[in-house]
Amino acid sequence: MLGAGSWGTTFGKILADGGSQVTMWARRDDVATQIRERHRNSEYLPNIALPASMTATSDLRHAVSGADVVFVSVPSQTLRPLLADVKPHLKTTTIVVSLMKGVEKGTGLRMSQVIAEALEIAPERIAVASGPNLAVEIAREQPTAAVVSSVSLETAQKVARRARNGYFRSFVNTDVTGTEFGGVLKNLIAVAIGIVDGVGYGENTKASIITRGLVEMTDFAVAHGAQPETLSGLAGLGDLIATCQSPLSRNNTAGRLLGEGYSLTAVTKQMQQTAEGLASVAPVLELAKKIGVDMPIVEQVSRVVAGTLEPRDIAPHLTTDESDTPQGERTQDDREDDGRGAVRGAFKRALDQFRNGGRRPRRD
Ligand SMILES: NC(=O)c1ccc[n+]([C@@H]2O[C@H](COP(=O)([O-])OP(=O)(O)OC[C@H]3O[C@@H](n4cnc5c(N)ncnc54)[C@H](O)[C@@H]3O)[C@@H](O)[C@H]2O)c1
Ligand SMILES: O=P(O)(O)OC[C@H](O)CO
Repeated sequence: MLGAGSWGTTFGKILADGGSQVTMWARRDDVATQIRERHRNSEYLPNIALPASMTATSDLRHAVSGADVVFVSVPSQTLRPLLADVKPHLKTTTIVVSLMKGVEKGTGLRMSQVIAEALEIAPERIAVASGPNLAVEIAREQPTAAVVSSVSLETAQKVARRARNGYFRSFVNTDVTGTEFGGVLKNLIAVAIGIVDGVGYGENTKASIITRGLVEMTDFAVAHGAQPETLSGLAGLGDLIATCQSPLSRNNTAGRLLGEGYSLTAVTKQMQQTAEGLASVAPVLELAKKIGVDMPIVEQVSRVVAGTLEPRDIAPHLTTDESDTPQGERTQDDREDDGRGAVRGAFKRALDQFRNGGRRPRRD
């Protein structure tokens, strides 16, 4: 396991509790020593006892060489330089699994794409794991599910079998794009939710943003080739719910501080851990522009982050500016109604029935 922060350590525990022999790699020798000798990582997971079978090192070569599967959980923007050091020590059969939820600044690449490019390995040797996975809850062994995805179903299954134990269940799919973008995009919506929370807006605002956020996530991911079902599964809606409603979420917390009026510099200084959403805003908007997808929520988050929009003015779900909409095209607001006509008809009939004292209304 490369990365001994909160998620890397927690996922290492999941694997060890599932019966795998896990070696953690930590950048800092004191963290590796504490995990190896005291079975603790008190900085990232206070009061959590780690499995005795789990070992740790700060020697990258020792961690990687001989490993059947290498999991990576470092901040997304640091992945590429780390992989350059990993490459010489990797076996030709090793599977590499990304646990990260960001895109690379500058290239806009997803983490699995960075892995393929930097390590020059085939996509069949790469998997990603994602889902509603707040590390601290899982470290306390609260029952949780996730998705492991690879273009090779066999690879996904191999990894999922290892990432399974009495409190953690991994499902599989082959939609790597949808699974990864689900994790990236929910962070941005969680920042938006944090902002409105910080301002003091209530549940209606948040529910509107979460719901419209899911539309925005799905449009973006599907335009990049993802399956829409993935976005309504654990890696999309599931993670969106967990991250938007939990004070444990760093993205949500970063948003809340912005909403309370702190500047981005002050927020980043206060955060001891990784809030990927802050780094993903710009590359996601660039990708959205390239592919022609509207992202009013991410757009407004980006303006609050840049300090050009007052947090109290954030209301991305009200955006109805159609001036950029080509004639004949519909805005997202129109699209919400798609297919709902039938539901409205049924709803009206049920209401009429209720008003008629249980008798079915006549359909003239
Ligand atoms: N924490 C969670 O609940 C959670 C859950 C699911 C996914 N994730 C994702 O996992 C990834 C890692 O997040 P985290 O929560 O473990 O972050 P973290 O901030 O807790 O830990 C990051 C780790 O990476 C190390 N690191 C920092 N810079 C590095 C560099 N230049 N080279 C090598 N290592 C470096 C740090 O020392 C630390 O051990 C993120 O993409 C995050 O979105 C986190
Ligand atoms: O703490 P966050 O905001 O990085 O969220 C953690 C996980 O991604 C939740 O699934």
